[in-house]
Amino acid sequence: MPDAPDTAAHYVGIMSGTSLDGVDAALVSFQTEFPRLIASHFRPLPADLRQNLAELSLSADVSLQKLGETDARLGELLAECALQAIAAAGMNPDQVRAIGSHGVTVRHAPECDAPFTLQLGDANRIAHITGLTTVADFRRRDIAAGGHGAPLVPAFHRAVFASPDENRVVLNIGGIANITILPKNPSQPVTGFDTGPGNTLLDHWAQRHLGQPIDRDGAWGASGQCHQPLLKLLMDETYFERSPPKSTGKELFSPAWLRAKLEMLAKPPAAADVQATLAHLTARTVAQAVQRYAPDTESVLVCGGGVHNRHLMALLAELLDCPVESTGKFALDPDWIEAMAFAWLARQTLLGLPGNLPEVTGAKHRVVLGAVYPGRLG
Ligand SMILES: Nc1ncnc2c1ncn2[C@@H]1O[C@H](COP(=O)(O)OP(=O)(O)OP(=O)(O)O)[C@@H](O)[C@H]1O
Ligand SMILES: CC(=O)N[C@H]1[C@@H]2OC[C@@H](O2)[C@@H](O)[C@@H]1O[C@H](C)C(=O)O
Repeated sequence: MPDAPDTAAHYVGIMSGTSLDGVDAALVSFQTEFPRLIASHFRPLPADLRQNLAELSLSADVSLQKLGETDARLGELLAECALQAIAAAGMNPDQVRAIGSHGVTVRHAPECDAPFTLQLGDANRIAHITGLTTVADFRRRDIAAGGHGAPLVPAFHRAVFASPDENRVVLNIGGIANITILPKNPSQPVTGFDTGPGNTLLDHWAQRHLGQPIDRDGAWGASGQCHQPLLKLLMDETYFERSPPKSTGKELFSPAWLRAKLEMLAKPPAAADVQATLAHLTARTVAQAVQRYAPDTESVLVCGGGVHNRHLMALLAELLDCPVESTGKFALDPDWIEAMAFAWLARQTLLGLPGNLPEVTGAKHRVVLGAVYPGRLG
């Protein structure tokens, strides 16, 4: 008879990122030193919820009623996704220690007068519906400690990808792209930051011109030509020149930002050429960040949905003079790394261990992240 699952070792991580494509829920085992993905569940966001989240993320004029209702509805959806991931593993909730839920970022303002970041997805509901202790609101403790509250996944990248044999960079291409720099010399700090847009502008342009949420495999972008004057205008953004620690979001790299750049051109490029140029923008800004801050990199491991964009991956391989490969190489599916990271972060919290890396976020010191919502008693 197989051993019963070790309840203390199983966590669910839930991520719903800036792309607003859907919810990723991963059931992760920490029974061995290397975390293992046991089962997963992906649920596309229902169109009306997605629309509300998009509006809340981009609009300056936000309805509190809409904010509250969206938080509640999203919390219910996140709870269902956690239960589905547990069922997909053939397990019961009482065999799971806890849930780590990131929520959806609707505002990220780590550098205003009173810095803040806001993720929706009511964790009270997740804890109530699943009966499981839920850790959420991971970013604000790091901000309270003087950091950006992002990126947080580098600590997990360090735990699973750092190697004494190779200087590695882990590149996550989500809506926004971020890198984690993992030196082979353990006395050197692990650093990392958001490089700028990942897929967000590519998705926006595909939706607008193809009526499709993504440019599948990057085929449309690959059919266009990079428009050099537009690329120059897009690269002319102070964020790319700033030194880390730094983090960004759709507040800056928005459709309005792209529109303003396009309006600076005397003649608009063909839509496919804009798509090609946006892919070059993502690839160039990533390559520039690696060359500036990790010139000794021997290998780039890619995760996040952008790994499926073949055009983007080909551009990265051209610009970086080392192998550029999916994290799948290490049996860690690139589509589930972020959700696994929030399972890992929840575990850190419940073990009373820090989750942030001050060298990454700029916090004054390491802190235990998150708020804990107790599960069912008894
Ligand atoms: N087959 C594909 N071809 C091209 N792009 C793809 C493909 N599959 C996924 N993507 C891209 O990946 C995106 C989803 O990636 P992911 O789930 O990593 O983003 P996220 O978690 O929302 O972002 P973030 O890391 O910024 O929070 C899609 O919006 C799309 O742009
Ligand atoms: C504020 C916020 O939600 N930031 C996200 C976003 O998506 C990618 C990048 O920008 C990263 O900084 C972060 O997500 C990952 C999970 C992180 O914190 O590492």
